[in-house]
Amino acid sequence: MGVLEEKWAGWGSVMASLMFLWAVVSQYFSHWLGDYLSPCASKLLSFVYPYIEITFFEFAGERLKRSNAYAAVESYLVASCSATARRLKADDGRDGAGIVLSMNEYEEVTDEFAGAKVWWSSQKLSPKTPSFSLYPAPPERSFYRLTFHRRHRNLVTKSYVRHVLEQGKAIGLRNRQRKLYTNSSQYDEDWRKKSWSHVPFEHPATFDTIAIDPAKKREIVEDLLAFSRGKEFYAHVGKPWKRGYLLHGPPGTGKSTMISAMANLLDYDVYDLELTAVKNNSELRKLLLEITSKAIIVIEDIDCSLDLSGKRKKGTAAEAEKSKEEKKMMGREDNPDSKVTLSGLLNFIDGLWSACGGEKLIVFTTNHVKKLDPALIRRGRMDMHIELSYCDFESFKVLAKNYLGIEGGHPLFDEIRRLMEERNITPADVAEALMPKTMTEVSRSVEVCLHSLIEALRESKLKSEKEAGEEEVAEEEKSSCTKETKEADNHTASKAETQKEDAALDSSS
Ligand SMILES: Nc1ncnc2c1ncn2[C@@H]1O[C@H](COP(=O)(O)OP(=O)(O)OP(=O)(O)O)[C@@H](O)[C@H]1O
Ligand SMILES: [Mg+2]
Repeated sequence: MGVLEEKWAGWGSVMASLMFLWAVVSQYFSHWLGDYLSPCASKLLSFVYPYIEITFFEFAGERLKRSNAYAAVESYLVASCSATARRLKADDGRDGAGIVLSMNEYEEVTDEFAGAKVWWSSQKLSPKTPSFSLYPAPPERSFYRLTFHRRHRNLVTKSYVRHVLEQGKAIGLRNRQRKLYTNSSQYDEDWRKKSWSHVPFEHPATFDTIAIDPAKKREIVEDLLAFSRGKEFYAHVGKPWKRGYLLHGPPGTGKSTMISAMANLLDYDVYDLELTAVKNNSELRKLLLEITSKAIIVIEDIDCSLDLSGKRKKGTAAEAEKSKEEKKMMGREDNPDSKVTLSGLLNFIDGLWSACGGEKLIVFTTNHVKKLDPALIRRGRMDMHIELSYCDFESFKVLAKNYLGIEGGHPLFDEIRRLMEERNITPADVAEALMPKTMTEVSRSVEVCLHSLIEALRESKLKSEKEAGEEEVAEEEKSSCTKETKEADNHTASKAETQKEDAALDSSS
């Protein structure tokens, strides 16, 4: 054996002895070590590593909501990283125009601010879990880490971080692809139930294309714009920055179209909430918390989603099956155990939690406003009640302009006006009649379309007939409701009676 090998063998045994000694010492004197050695160790560390780190977690602490600071940093880095980062993530740009590049996980970029150099890295923290567990592992925690030299401490903590948050927020708003969300029953890759799934919001309706009374349209647009500019006002009067709209009227009068026009006017996201798929009030609250600012929360056909006692409304079996299939395709099936109550919904609209997130509209639509509980739609909850009704001549002119390009008038307009005064036709039916049937002979197509509208008007019911029919339907629904309630009451009473008898039998035996 050479001298060198002998030396190495000697070192090896010395190292092994030292490690054994360290293990014994740290086991028996860990308190002493912690108290006296840690400060020395941190001094030594700061001497050899003079850098400071700030961490921005996506979900900080016990918070249920995504951190705004994390979102702002993410957007800020989108703008600053694409030139230097090597591994980038690509996402759809606003309105499908191009792509937006952002920093991938475990990537690092540098930034400079007032002569100071800083480093950003994107990382994930895996939670400690037992090697075998029946429960799904808790999700990883994403975060951004900002590192800088300690001599820039004041500059970074006082100015740079503020600059990043402000810039990031502005960039986020600029790049934001508006989204249409739906509450889903799907699971993410960590087997956590996803609250919302989304697609890009692409509905083209605007207040220019919507056909309603011009004065009413102006009033709605002014109200919406005043709301969106009203941050200080709401803070001043001590109200959460939110507003409720109830859109009611017969089918095909433009309620859903108006929601899209609202979203396009204010540049808001749309959260289409399917109440029947929500398990209970606390799930409803969780959904609310995940809604970001600048959002319209929509509950369509509110009368069909929930009745006063929170029971589901019954339709025909075929209707129920059809809607079940549709919801399944969209990944949001009805939950038969849903226990969302009216009080849960009222809390959702204007309870303490409703102020979270800020700047949001809540819109209910219904075909039967009279069926709704007055508490649900009282002013303050549903601040503005908008009735959308059958098409009148003024609204028709808007549709004629949109669909056929008729600006002034047309020889057939007088006939159409006369028929519209005595008959009810929905804007949806008018729109359908005015759809050009051939794109080649446009001038003939105008005649054809107007004649087809006249035909549709002649076939539609007279106003008086329609009103009588509606009253009849309402009466029928009311009596079937009473019957259902009575049957339910009888069923409950007989069940209670049986339980009583069973209990009496048990106690006697
Ligand atoms: N006021 C309107 N202005 C312009 N188009 C309209 C209007 N009302 C209805 N339409 C047209 O009719 C179609 C159906 O309208 P929409 O879905 O908005 O009706 P709705 O009131 O939501 O009906 P439902 O109560 O059945 O949900 C739309 O695609 C739109 O083209
Ligand atoms: Mg609708």
